[in-house]
Amino acid sequence: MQKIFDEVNSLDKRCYEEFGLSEDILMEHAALSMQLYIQENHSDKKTILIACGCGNNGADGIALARLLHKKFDVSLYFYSKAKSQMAILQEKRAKALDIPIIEEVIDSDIIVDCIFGTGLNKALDDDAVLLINELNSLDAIKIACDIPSGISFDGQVKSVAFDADVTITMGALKTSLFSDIAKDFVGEIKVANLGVQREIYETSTNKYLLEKKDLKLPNRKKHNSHKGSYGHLNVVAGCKKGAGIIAAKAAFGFGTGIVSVVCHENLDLPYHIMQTHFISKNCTAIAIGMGLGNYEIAEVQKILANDVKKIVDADLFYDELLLDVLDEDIVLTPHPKEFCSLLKLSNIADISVEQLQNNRIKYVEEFTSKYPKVVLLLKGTNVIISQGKNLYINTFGSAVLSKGGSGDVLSGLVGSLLAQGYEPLDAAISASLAHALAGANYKKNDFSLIPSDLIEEVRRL
Ligand SMILES: NC(=O)C1=CN([C@@H]2O[C@H](COP(=O)(O)OP(=O)(O)OC[C@H]3O[C@@H](n4cnc5c(N)ncnc54)[C@H](OP(=O)(O)O)[C@@H]3O)[C@@H](O)[C@H]2O)[C@@H](O)CC1
Ligand SMILES: [K+]
Repeated sequence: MQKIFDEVNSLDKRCYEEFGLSEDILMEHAALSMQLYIQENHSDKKTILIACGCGNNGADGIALARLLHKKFDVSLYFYSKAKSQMAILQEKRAKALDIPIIEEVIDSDIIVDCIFGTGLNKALDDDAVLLINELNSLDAIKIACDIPSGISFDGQVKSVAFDADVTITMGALKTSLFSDIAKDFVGEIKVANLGVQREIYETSTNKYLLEKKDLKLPNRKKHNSHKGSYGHLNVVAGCKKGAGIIAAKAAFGFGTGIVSVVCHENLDLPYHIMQTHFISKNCTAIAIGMGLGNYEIAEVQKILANDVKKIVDADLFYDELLLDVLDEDIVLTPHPKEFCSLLKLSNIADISVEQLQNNRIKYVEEFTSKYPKVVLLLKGTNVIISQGKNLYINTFGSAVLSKGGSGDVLSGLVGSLLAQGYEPLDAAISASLAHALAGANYKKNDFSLIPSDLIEEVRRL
């Protein structure tokens, strides 16, 4: 996993104060990283337009223009007059080299957005909106310097943002790049080295970006084993039985030795999935909530009182019953609307889905600081997983997964790993990665995935 930071000003300051690196040195490295990226990936292109603002993001762009000048046909466009000391200095250097400055945006092979970086501190005015829309409308390779202009420090996009193919972010990953809203603007994210290796530049953090290598698939290294060695998951099926059956199938395909669906009515299940009317004595984990509907309260209470690991999903997020188990290390997997209900039930906040989506991390942190044992997995295009103070982001998901039944597969995967003995946080992380990567591996197209396809892809990981 890679570290993510809410802000990097303090990290830049540490470079000046502890390592004797000036702002000028850091900025040269920022510009050099963008130069190398462009030369290594787009040496066949000719024209580059660099749009600059008045602060140090703009200064990065002017420095980049100097580095690329003559190798490419570079033009500088100033959205506003240089204001920061570094922008004024970089402009002087650029002018000494006669780098072309243009008054109107022109078609170019590559556009580099250096209008606003981490200093965006107010709403975009009409001119900025016009400019960003104009840049977005051009058919060019689009590179954002540090962060696409228009995305604020907390990851919100109020009106518009630069629509980047790649964002070259300076020094370290920033939280703002990983909001759900930002996902459609940031493109591929690369980190520029600012003069020292990242491991030196970075300090400690509580936020991490998950990588493929963080997926820990179940394994069967011991041959002297039997089905009981790989756990017994009970999936509680309520009135919408399909949800529980999908979860059960996913769990079985992900390695659980025995999977039983708990249901009072007789179900038509695949032969390898068992049915039980009550929680099995030897079950090692319970999945409950998906499709639960109006289950009898006393029975749900009894199920939740079982001393085994649990994953809770869907309908239970609307029920106060859940409050009784929030002092346990259970896994909760709400989608945004369900999480709003949970926030309300737990007296943390009474907010709309939109308010949540604009502040996903804030509300996750409020919830997990009130209930530090719970592992919360907040669904979204960038899934957030958190326990206590630590927070992990899974960015591998895509719109392929935006389908009924995908969430039931996820619950089954979490339940499967819990039943096989994973700790709740590890189960949530690996299940979420398996789910998203399986979705990404589905190559037919981006609209036709059904739960059984997803389970098939999980089985191929
Ligand atoms: N520090 C370092 O060592 C390094 C820094 N680096 C680079 O610096 C960038 C941060 O630079 P920055 O702090 O100067 O902020 P930046 O984003 O350029 O803009 C601030 C200016 O914009 C203005 N403004 C804000 N919002 C506005 C709006 N809506 N509409 C209009 N104007 C608006 C704001 O106005 P003011 O607050 O002055 O009124 C201010 O003048 C960072 O992203 C990275 O690229 C790298 O080189 C690595 C080394
Ligand atoms: K930018």
